Amino acid sequence: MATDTPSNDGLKNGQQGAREGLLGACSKLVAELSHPSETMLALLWSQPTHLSIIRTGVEMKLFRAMIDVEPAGETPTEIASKCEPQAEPLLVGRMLRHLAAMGTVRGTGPDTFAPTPTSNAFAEPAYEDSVLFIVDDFQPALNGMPSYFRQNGFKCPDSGVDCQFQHAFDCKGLHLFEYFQQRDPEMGRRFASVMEAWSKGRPRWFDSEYYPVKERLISGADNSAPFLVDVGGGTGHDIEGLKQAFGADIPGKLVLQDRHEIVELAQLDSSIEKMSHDFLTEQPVKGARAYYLHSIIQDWNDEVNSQILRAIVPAMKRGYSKILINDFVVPNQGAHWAQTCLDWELMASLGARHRTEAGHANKGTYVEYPDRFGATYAATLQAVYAGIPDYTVPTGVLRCYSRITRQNKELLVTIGIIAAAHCEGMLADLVVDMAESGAIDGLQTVVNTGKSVY
Ligand SMILES: C[S@@+](CC[C@H](N)C(=O)[O-])C[C@H]1O[C@@H](n2cnc3c(N)ncnc32)[C@H](O)[C@@H]1O
Repeated sequence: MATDTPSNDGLKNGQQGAREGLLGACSKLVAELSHPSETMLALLWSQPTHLSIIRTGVEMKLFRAMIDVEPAGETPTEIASKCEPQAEPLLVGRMLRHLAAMGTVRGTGPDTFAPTPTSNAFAEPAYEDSVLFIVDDFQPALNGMPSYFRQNGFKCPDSGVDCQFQHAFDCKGLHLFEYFQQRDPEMGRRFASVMEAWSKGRPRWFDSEYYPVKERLISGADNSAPFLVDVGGGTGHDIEGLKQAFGADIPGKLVLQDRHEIVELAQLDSSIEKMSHDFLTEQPVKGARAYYLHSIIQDWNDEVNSQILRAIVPAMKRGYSKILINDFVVPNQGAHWAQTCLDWELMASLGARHRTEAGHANKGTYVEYPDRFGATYAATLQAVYAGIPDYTVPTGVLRCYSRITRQNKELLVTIGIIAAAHCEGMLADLVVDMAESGAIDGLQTVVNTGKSVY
């Protein structure tokens, strides 16, 4: 039976997206079945207490203490004796009972508990750091929302130096990334860990269904040129993953760039070059096959993003180098919670936002004042002014008599189609589809050389 509902078969066969589809269906089912008061209690009681226990558990190494517990489970007394510092068994028992109720550990019998893949993950440094960052360093910015908005007239911040983070930490004028360096390097280190933990369990950018690295980058690459520069690549989980996935097939040098204090923390395969670089200044690695920016454009407003991208342009080799931007584009309807909550977090920490499909269209905004073409606005230059792709499609020939040359003439008739910024591929596909489906009367796919086009 053909159906759009995610099925178990896809999950068994490892079909991409099947697991996520089933998870989404389960969440909808829970939302549908829950009484509003149950939803409220989950939101206000079970989840905050769950997080509070996880935060405390990280502090006393509870999850590390559980790693070697056999599937049959151990008592709170046994587990408490392995915590650091050792904890009261009564306390550990109360924590484990709520963790079991929330599915983070497993209750295996009366007062016995065993670990799960989730509790084992919370014993890993990247997860521990993530919990510490979110609860200790980020939660204050969320808590300060009401007073921030009261002071700022319920408008979205559009600056990374005057948003909820600065409001909560009383540091107006100091960007989050500067704050890490100048006031709290440990917070910066934890943030880099969050980025690493976030990449786990998600499709990686170099998976063939995500981005065809072989076809688009390796094929045609020059062995003597740098292959890929991970611009603002954090501590390098993306570039390290690329190296592991393609090994010796990578034809040139790999370079990880970030702020000095972040690059210093990266522990990478020795073949990957680490380089401190401020991406607001000219890109020093020239002629690379690709300049990769993951979760960078989302962090800044359009003005700074223009500066980041312009700084790469002089390094690019015409017809060879590519800029790869890996960011969410939030659908205008039915966005996933992972996108919508991150959008809120981007606002709170960086005064930034996730671009929606509509936002990417840059409707009615010109990236630059069009003085290069004179002050007069010309409709035919719309695409150039707005920095958006356009395509001119021949649709037919108009035969007429010229009273000036006194000859019969054939004039080519065309239509111009423009699309939203960054939609070059979509526009090219659209034109091909239109040609193949006969959507536009007279659209020709083959033109002649010589005096007449058809
Ligand atoms: C959201 S993180 C993304 C990290 C990594 N690309 C990833 O996806 O995990 C943004 C990164 O930009 C870096 N960054 C911020 N300002 C920078 C600057 N001026 N020059 C270079 N890197 C910068 C931060 O240190 C941080 O690692």
